[in-house]
Amino acid sequence: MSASSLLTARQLEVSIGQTRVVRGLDLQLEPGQSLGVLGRNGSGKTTLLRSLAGLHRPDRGELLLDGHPLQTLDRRHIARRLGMLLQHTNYAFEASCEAIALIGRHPHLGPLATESAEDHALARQALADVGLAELAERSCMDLSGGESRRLALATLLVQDPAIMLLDEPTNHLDPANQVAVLDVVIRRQRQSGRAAILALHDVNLATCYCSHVLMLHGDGEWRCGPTAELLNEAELSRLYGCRVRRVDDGQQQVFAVAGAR
Ligand SMILES: Nc1ncnc2c1ncn2[C@@H]1O[C@H](COP(=O)(O)OP(=O)(O)OP(=O)(O)O)[C@@H](O)[C@H]1O
Repeated sequence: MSASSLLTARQLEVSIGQTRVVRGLDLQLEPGQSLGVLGRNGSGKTTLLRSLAGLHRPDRGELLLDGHPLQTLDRRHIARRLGMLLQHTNYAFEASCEAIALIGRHPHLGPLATESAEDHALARQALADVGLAELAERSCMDLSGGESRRLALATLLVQDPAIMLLDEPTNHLDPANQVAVLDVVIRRQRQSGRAAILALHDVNLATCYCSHVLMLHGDGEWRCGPTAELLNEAELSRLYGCRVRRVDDGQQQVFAVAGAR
């Protein structure tokens, strides 16, 4: 294990129901890395992210956060180091968008402390970063799907963990907002000592934004490595079970679905 690793998995085995998610996963997440998790529907991307967050117990193996076994750390400490954007955003009660974003400060506040003016400023900044500055006073119940998604991301930005786990962060977003949101995530991840893991269905976004990728084959098999080495027609066609072609116009290469194998 390198001394700087933020998150380390050693010989990790994760399963859920009938699905073997990973067998013998060895992973080191280093500062500056953005790791894209790719795989078919049901291959276990969400379950793996939940395991890395300490929310789903692995069958075997070790998980270390900053070199310490994850299960020995208390949740408040974990929440200051690691935060997760869930796949679905549902708000169950009325609160302003600013109040929801402020929830991200909770792991950083003492038990009886209330949010300071500085905390409110952080929440307003995060809302601005995701393009929701105008909606700070709006109820979270009155947002569109894409706005709800961006509010959840703002809350994570306010939490400001060293490791961001993002489960399909571009769900519900139009193409311009997909790029805007990933720009915000990657800008934050590139700040010193930070890293991100993103479950994605869009291979081309992974090509643009991820330094590394982890492919889950849905039967415990996995492949992990630098994006430029691992993302190719053969690997992607096998991963998704359909023919994927690489198209290069001289400026950019994109992967396109070419139909059945
Ligand atoms: N609590 C549970 N009990 C049993 N099986 C479950 C449970 N939760 C999820 N599963 C199953 O485990 C498998 C992996 O689910 P998971 O949500 O991790 O996959 P995913 O790769 O994130 O899928 P998607 O791309 O569709 O979001 C799926 O087949 C799912 O139906």
